[in-house]
Amino acid sequence: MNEVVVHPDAETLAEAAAARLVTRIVDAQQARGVASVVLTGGRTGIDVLARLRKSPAHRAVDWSAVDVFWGDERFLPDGDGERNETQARQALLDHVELDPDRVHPMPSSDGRFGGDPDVAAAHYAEVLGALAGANEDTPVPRFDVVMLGVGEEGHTASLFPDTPYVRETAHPVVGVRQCPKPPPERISLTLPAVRAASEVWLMTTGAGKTEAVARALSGADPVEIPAAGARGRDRTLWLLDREAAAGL
Ligand SMILES: O=C1O[C@H](COP(=O)(O)O)[C@@H](O)[C@H](O)[C@H]1O
Repeated sequence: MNEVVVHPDAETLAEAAAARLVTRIVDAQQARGVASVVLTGGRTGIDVLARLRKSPAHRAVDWSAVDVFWGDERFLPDGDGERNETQARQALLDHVELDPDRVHPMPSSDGRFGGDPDVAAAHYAEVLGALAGANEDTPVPRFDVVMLGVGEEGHTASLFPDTPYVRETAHPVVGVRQCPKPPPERISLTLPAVRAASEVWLMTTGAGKTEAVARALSGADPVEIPAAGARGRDRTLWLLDREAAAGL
């Protein structure tokens, strides 16, 4: 079942989501000693990280015991300012005491896999598979939380409507080509990999997202509105501002 929380505006949403993330991580660490978090790119996702950095509450987290993954990546050279990894590092990751061995960025286009996003995606699938543990359904870890954005046309991660990638069920990670939103090559978790998570949080703001949110929450086919197919095993939480929620 989808849970929906509507905040007055984008700033309040980002502050509240940052606080929620601290609680989720601390609770997971209390229960298991470690927490696993999947980050998203996009305005809201990066703003959440930036606000978390500024909040004294981030000191409640043992950052050395957080596994960090990404839900999608723009397949660009290492350090490119458009990479979700670069933005997340600037916003938060470079400012907390993470264990570098627990930070798992998706490969860059100038890395050891060359410029082929399929090869890079297969490598990321191997990384996830090696950490999957006893997760039997899907060869990825049972993430404590997957954070996702939602695009105007309903995309989530880098799964765009009516593409082979949103239909993918055999692989947890795909190389995306001819993406309608630049850059054209990306890497993305697939919907089955997202659904292995305990909690999935879809975070979006603004009037441009109203229609996609309304369609996703009224049971659209995920092939048409990929965000409709993102669900957590234990919880699916939509964090919206008033504008994005206006069509509900
Ligand atoms: O390109 C991307 O866009 C989506 C949505 O971003 P937003 O700025 O409209 O919130 C994001 O979820 C994804 O991670 C990113 O690669």
